[in-house]
Amino acid sequence: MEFSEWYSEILEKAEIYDVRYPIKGCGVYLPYGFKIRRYAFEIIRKLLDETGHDETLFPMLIPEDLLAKEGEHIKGFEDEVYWVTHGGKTPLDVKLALRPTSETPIYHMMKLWVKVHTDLPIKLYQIVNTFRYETKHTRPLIRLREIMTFKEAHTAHATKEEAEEQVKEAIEVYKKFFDALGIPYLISKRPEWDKFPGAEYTMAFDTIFPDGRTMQIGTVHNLGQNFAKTFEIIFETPDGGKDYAYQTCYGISDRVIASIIAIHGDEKGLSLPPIVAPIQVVIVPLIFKGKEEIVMNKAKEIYNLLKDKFRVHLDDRDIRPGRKFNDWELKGVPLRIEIGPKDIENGKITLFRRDIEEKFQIGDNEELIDEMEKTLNTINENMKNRAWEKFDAFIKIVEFNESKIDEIKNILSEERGVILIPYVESIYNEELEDKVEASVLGITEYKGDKYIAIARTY
Ligand SMILES: Nc1ncnc2c1ncn2[C@@H]1O[C@H](COS(=O)(=O)NC(=O)[C@@H](N)CS)[C@@H](O)[C@H]1O
Repeated sequence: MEFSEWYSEILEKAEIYDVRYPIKGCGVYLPYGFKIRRYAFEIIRKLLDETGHDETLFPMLIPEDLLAKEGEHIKGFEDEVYWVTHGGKTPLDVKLALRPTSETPIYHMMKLWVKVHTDLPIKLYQIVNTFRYETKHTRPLIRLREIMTFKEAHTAHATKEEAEEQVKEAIEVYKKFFDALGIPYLISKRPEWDKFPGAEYTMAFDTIFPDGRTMQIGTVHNLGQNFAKTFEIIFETPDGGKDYAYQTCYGISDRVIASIIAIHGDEKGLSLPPIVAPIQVVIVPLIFKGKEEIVMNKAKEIYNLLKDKFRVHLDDRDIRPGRKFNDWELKGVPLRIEIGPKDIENGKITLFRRDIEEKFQIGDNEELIDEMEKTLNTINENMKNRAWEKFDAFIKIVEFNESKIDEIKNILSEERGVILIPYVESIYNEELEDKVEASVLGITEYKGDKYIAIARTY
């Protein structure tokens, strides 16, 4: 099946997200999908909290004059902003924007908070909904008009060097985050012509979807003093002078959820890394005539043994085990425990690993908890390694010269994936995109060398 059809179908069949909301580019997280989102974003919260960030909340509405303050910034967003013009029947004297991102409201407040260098650094983040009137093809969780899970971090520092260090820290946080989710990535410095509006430069994380197209799943921007000068975030330096703050910001969105689904899924449906699986272990009792009692008792015993350590579900529906197996494989439950009378006699239980689709037996005794812990960690690791193998297979290094252009175009239109061209200053320009009929992701390090990365993107 073609990937985008698979993707749309799985969102519905695995009850993750409902696209039938009556506004284009807006959708509804169903409970199962919402849990995946919650476990995934708990990981990024922890990583940000551990690196000195504080979670906050800013208003969604931005007065027009505030949004328009930073010239580059508003130029980049003016075609995407939703406006609120009335309060009830009363026309508003100042139009209000629904935040497309929150540099302007946050930096307006930072001006009030920052006086001396000891007020810095400030490291804030919020996980909110933002709004962008996307004119390109909207897609559930991938290109939304209401971005429902927009984690935006914003920092202010007393020196340029500290802001540079912060960019590096943000990149490390994202690497840990995507590694925890088993999502492979290429990190590149976006070209001047494709950086975040108002930034000095943009570092981006791109993954590769099963159809070979790349997806920008996270970005880190060094804003220099551009916004600080516009918003007058000025502080007294240690020697009694004055300077503008040095800032960064970095964001991820619902695309993280889309990537978990797309990258780990297979023809049977979802396959979830245990770390974000709403149900990590499902217990399926194999009921045989006359043995119902002992099987259900054992199933309940195993459930009670595991329920405080894992997210476990006992499927006691009165339907055939095969139906249950299909249901839970579709929903990506990483581990299934089958309990039947024969196993009980031998003091065994049968486990089924969703990631490698293999069954194996272990003892149904006190080591069970350790065994489960080990198996779930093995599954997380295996899913990450397998995703990286697929990712690396999509990457091709091609020496660039005019005669190679057709070869590059063919690769990008057939297999797609990412083409890496050994970096040469003279070819690194916007015309390159027209030549190869694809996007320049930017400059990247791959296995120790410097390349220009090119790909068909979402
Ligand atoms: N329409 C959209 N739907 C879903 N995700 C999006 C959309 N637009 C951007 N994103 C995701 O949001 C991330 C951050 O957006 S951004 O424009 O690059 N950066 C910012 O807005 C900065 N303020 C950092 S928070 C992007 O890397 C991309 O992964």
